[in-house]
Amino acid sequence: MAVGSISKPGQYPHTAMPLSVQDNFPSTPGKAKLERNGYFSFSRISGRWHSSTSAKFSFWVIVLIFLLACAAFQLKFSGFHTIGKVSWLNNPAWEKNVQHSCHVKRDEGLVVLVTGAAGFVGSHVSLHLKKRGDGVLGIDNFNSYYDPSLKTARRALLEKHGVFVVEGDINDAALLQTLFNLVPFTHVMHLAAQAGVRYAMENPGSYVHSNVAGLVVLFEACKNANPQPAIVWASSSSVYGLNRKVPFSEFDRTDKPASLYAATKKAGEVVAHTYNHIYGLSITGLRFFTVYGPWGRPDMAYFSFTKAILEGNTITVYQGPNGADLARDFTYIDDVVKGCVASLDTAQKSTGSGGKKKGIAQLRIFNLGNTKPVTVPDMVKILEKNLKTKAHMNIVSMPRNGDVPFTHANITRALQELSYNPSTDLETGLKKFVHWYRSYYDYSDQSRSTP
Ligand SMILES: O=C(O)[C@H]1O[C@H](OP(=O)(O)OP(=O)(O)OC[C@H]2O[C@@H](n3ccc(=O)[nH]c3=O)[C@H](O)[C@@H]2O)[C@H](O)[C@@H](O)[C@H]1O
Repeated sequence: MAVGSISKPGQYPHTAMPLSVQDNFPSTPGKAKLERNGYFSFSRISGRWHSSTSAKFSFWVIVLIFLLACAAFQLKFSGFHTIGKVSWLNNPAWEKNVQHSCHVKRDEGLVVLVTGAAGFVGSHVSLHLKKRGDGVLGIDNFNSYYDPSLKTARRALLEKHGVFVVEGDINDAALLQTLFNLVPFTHVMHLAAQAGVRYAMENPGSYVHSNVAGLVVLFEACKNANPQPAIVWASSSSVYGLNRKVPFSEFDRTDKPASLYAATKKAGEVVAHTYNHIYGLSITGLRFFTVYGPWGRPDMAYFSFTKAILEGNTITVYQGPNGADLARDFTYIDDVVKGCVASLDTAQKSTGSGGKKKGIAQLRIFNLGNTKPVTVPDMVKILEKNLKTKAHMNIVSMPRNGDVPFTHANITRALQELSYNPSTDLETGLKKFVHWYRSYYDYSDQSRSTP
């Protein structure tokens, strides 16, 4: 299935909310003068008014304008919203889709709102939950950080399996409230975020908008909901920043983020503490370590390298100080999904109701890594083997763009509490990714056609 070309990071700039609104009205209202002797002067108009046909016509024009003004007023103050092309206020068909998607088909099944459901991890988790009989509703804003056609393709897959994805933003408090009024969610799997470490230098506002402001709007909705859901959300390995102690443990300090992305994820962890402390929300944060696999993110290195190698283009490989190779604890999507689902299954209930805390609630943080870091050049070698093509490499010193030299997860805690035990090595995982890539972009082993 060919679905158009993959974007480079930043090719689809995110349109963040403007910080100020331009005033388009004349700066000196009331300056327009009534022309007494002109064609449209009052006397001319009043003269015409006496003609009965014109009078009737004018009367109905005025009535029409009045009715339109009333309708506009009503819409403005009744909170009417339009998402994409679908209006969700008082839309019975839309409400039916929402409720049908949340239908539980197993005993003790969960009812989960998945944010970022058309994203990489969100689509995999949603499918897994739906397949085992949980009620699942997705929400995604389908932004253009990377090729949105991949997101719509993921949505099509989800809808084929009975998961409805609402097109909307987590910053839309009215939409979230409508969803919580319609459905008593037991859990929220919060995966909507502005991802990418290096793009934060191009569009810092989008990180604050999604990862901080959006998180707060979501927590507010959860805190006000009755029942309050338990929340599991995606933090990041990047919070370890310039940590030199390996492997990275949840007990290590995380106060030296190297990128704005990392800083907003760390801010999210701190905000989570506050909502747990004040309102009794049960919250579990998951620090993902460079998650990869089929249906992945085109902005990530393994994905963009695959595209470049197949097209015969040069890839840029960063190197650390003194020529040291960079390394990542690449973690396969199926392992991460298991960690997410185990977090949902072991989450205790939130203790608050009506926006008031009734007791101490669970607050957890887990590393979801693979514990076997691989250098970037070794990752490229695995791709070359699977693609049967040699990569053209340009090796450059790591620019000051928020990158960290290596990541390595200690997963003892996740193993103990979630039985999280990743089982896919990079060799196996990339083989599955390349297989998916070839089939999705219509690249047979022989074919060299451009996706
Ligand atoms: O674990 C996380 O929390 C994060 O993981 C991911 O970030 P990273 O680990 O930086 O992954 P990724 O971009 O694939 O770069 C991989 C390696 O390739 C190197 N790299 C990258 C690009 C390039 O052109 N050249 C290069 O050498 C690069 O220097 C790096 O060493 C997610 O994107 C992020 O959203 C977040 O979830």
